[in-house]
Amino acid sequence: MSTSPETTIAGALTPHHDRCFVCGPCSPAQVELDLRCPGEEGIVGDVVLDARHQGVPGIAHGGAIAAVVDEIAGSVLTRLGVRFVTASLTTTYHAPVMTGERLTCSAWIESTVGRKRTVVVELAGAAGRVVTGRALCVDVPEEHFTRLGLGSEVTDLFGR
Ligand SMILES: CCCCCCCCCCCCCC(=O)SCCNC(=O)CCNC(=O)[C@H](O)C(C)(C)COP(=O)(O)OP(=O)(O)OC[C@H]1O[C@@H](n2cnc3c(N)ncnc32)[C@H](O)[C@@H]1OP(=O)(O)O
Repeated sequence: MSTSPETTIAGALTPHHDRCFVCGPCSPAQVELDLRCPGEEGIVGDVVLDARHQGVPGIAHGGAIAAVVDEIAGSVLTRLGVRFVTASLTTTYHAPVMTGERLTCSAWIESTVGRKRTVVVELAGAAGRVVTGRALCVDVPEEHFTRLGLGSEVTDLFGR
């Protein structure tokens, strides 16, 4: 399999599986996400939230934005083959995100301490930064999922 960034993104980052409610094509709320890997670490891309994701009419729901932040942060780690879960997520809303507005995103690992990685996600519109998110992600063993009765449908997602 080719390891070029475009192939990596198309094959693994968006979507990571068909039924993911944020990125999956089977999701009625699928968010338009186009993520690219510019280098060894971190990702950049475009995001559009639409009328399915609004809270106040015309403005994207903060919870939907937080889900997108979680998705992008997770994509940074799954791309590197890190098996993790999100332990904590903070989202700072600097300005409203309008539905239909095309945002650019960039995300990178800010710090790694033991099993904990903090991933920063920035979203910007034409007028500048609109959201900064921080996901605290904790590395977990395969048993984290297998003890829940989950198998390769989950464990195979990491490192693809
Ligand atoms: C699921 C992913 C799918 C991926 C597919 C592709 C995805 C792409 C995108 C989708 C993305 C979707 C992603 C999703 O939606 S993941 C789904 C949502 N998240 C979860 O289900 C996680 C639920 N929580 C847990 O399972 C446990 O609590 C974990 C595993 C997190 C820790 O329990 P564990 O017993 O294993 O470890 P520990 O308690 O010794 O903690 C270890 C260290 O971490 C620190 N700590 C812990 N919690 C917090 C906290 N809240 N704030 C600050 N710190 C915290 C803690 O102090 C300690 O630090 P230190 O003492 O070592 O310094």
